Formats: sequence, C-alpha cells, structure tokens
Amino acid sequence: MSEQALTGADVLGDEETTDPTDESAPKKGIEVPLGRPSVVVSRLSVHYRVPSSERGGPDRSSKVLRRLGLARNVTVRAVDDVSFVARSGESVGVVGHNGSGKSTLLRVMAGLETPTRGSVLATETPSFLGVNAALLPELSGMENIRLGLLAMGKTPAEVKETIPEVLDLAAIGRSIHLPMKTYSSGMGARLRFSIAAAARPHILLIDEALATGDAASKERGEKKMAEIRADAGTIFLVSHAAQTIEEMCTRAIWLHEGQMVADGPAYETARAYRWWAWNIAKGETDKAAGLLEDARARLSETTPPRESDEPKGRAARRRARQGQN
Ligand SMILES: Nc1ncnc2c1ncn2[C@@H]1O[C@H](COP(=O)(O)OP(=O)(O)OP(=O)(O)O)[C@@H](O)[C@H]1O
Repeated sequence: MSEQALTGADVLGDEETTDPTDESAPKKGIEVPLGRPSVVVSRLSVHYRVPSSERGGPDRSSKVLRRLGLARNVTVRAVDDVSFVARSGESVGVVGHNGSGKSTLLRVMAGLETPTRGSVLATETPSFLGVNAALLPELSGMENIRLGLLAMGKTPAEVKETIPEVLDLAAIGRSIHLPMKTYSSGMGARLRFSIAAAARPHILLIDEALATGDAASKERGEKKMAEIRADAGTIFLVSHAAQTIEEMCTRAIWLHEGQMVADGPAYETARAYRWWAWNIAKGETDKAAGLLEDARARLSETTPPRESDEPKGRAARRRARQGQN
C-alpha cells in the first residue's frame, strides 16, 4: 500500500499576523546570566503514521477507493530532525504556524510522547503546563490550586505556604472561590501558569498559557519567569503570538513543517517569523518562500556541521528522498 508524506496544515492564527512593520525598539526581557546546558535535543523526529481507515469518511477498505488511490496511509512529520541545546537562565520561545510541530516538541520534551528518532536529555524531568493542564472545571480555583500543587509534588504544608504566592500571581480576586468552569480563558490561563510557576520547576514547558493574558498579567508572568530563570531554570514557551515571544523570551526557535528554520535572539527570530506570516496572510507566497529560505540559510551559517551517525551514502539518499516529498 502506498504512503503519502504530509507536513503540518497551512492555517495561520490571528495574532501572528500582527503588523510586522511596527519598528518599535525590541524589548530585551529581564537579563539573567546563562548557566550550564539543561536540555539537549538531538536529531529529534516524531512521525505519525495515520492508516487510511482512521481518516474518517467512507469505508477505506473498499477496493474501489483503493484503486482510486484514496486508501493510502499517510505519514505526518510532526517534528523532523530538530536539534538544539538550551541553558539554564534561558527562556526559549517556540513559534510556527498551526501544525508546525510546536506542541509535539514540548510533549516529547515532557516525556508524554516517544520520539520516532533522536533523543531529549534533561537535567530533570520538565514540568509541562499545557492549555488543558489537568485542573478540574467543577472545582473552585482555590481547590484547583491545592490539587495542582499536590500533583506537582508539594507536601500539604508546602501547599499551605505556597497558596498566597499563587493567589498574588493569578490575581483573579474573589472569583478564586467560584468553579473554574466560570472563568474566562485568560483567568484560567493565569491560574494554570501561577500554579506551575509557584511549584518552582527547573525546567518549565508552557504551551500557549500566557497568550491570552492582559498586559498586567503578562508583566507579572514575565517577572515570575525571570525568577525561575535566575534560580537556574529554563523555560520553553509555545505561542502563535510572535509578539508574546518577543516580549517574554530571550531566545526563539521557529518551526516550519516540523523542521527548525531559525534559532536565535527572540526579537530577531519572532520578527522574521512575523514577516513570513504577514506575507502568507497577504497571499505573497513567493515573498514568503524567499523569507523562509533566507531564515534557513542564516541557520545553516550559524550551525556547525554535524557528524552524521549514518553512512554518507544512506544519509544522502534519505535527504534526497525527503527533498522529493
Ligand atoms: N496523534 C497524532 N496523530 C497524527 N498526527 C498528529 C498527532 N498529533 C499531532 N499530529 C500532527 O502533527 C502535526 C504537528 O502538530 P502539533 O500539534 O505539534 O502542531 P502545533 O504547531 O502545536 O499546532 P498548533 O499551533 O495548531 O497548536 C500536525 O500536522 C498534526 O496534525
């Protein structure tokens, strides 16, 4: 049965198309000295094989559909040969359009998913704060704080001690006693971030949680992130909103169709990504393709050549095959 290789979907989020011509001075973020490597991602790939029978629609086993070529398996390259080293003191933003592999990368780093190839080495198990972090909508915010802190390994005495810090950071007033299902998405995101940050992880992975916050909560969030970094921590923040990454991170990685196309200072990388997204949104696909190539070229200039772990002939053939797909 033939296989078809797919990459991520070409759908853009709203915030990534904010005007990239705004030339206001880059925000530097809170400076924290960099320490030793805390996360080493090496040649990481996550490929999903989706059998035709799982893609919905009519009975895919039908001989007629097979003859029409509609019963093919699909391989989705969610993350494709991604390598980088992150150090303590860094906050690394991950940008990219919908389906570019951002969440998959974080899930693998958190140990929630097994890679197809490659490895992630970390000084300790990263703490993952996803959009749907396991808080219970029927319980009040306060009950969820207790639950969340216990789930993150705090003792009951430490939970009691930490609650004021979470309340202070979340700043949702008396609503803290209402069920979480009554919260706006921004309030829920703030509470999740506050719980995770107060647990003082050394490696914190945040998936979109801060994108919905208002300016004041972003400011508090940035300060808390700096505290974690200063305490020898490393933070990864996934967001479509390149502006959030510019404001809250020191470094950024741009993923496109599972591959890393840029890795550098947050301002430069997020700005390059916004230009690309802006051109895609305006239908300027040739210009966007050129910007993507420029970003790739800059990355290969700054990345030292890697020792291939495969014989040269096989590696070259594999690259050629990938180029054809
Ligand atoms: N369990 C799965 N099975 C098959 N394909 C998957 C699975 N999980 C993710 N994918 C695919 O992998 C690709 C990367 O998905 P991922 O969620 O990592 O992207 P993303 O950049 O986080 O997207 P978004 O910005 O929309 O959240 C997408 O094409 C997605 O459809």
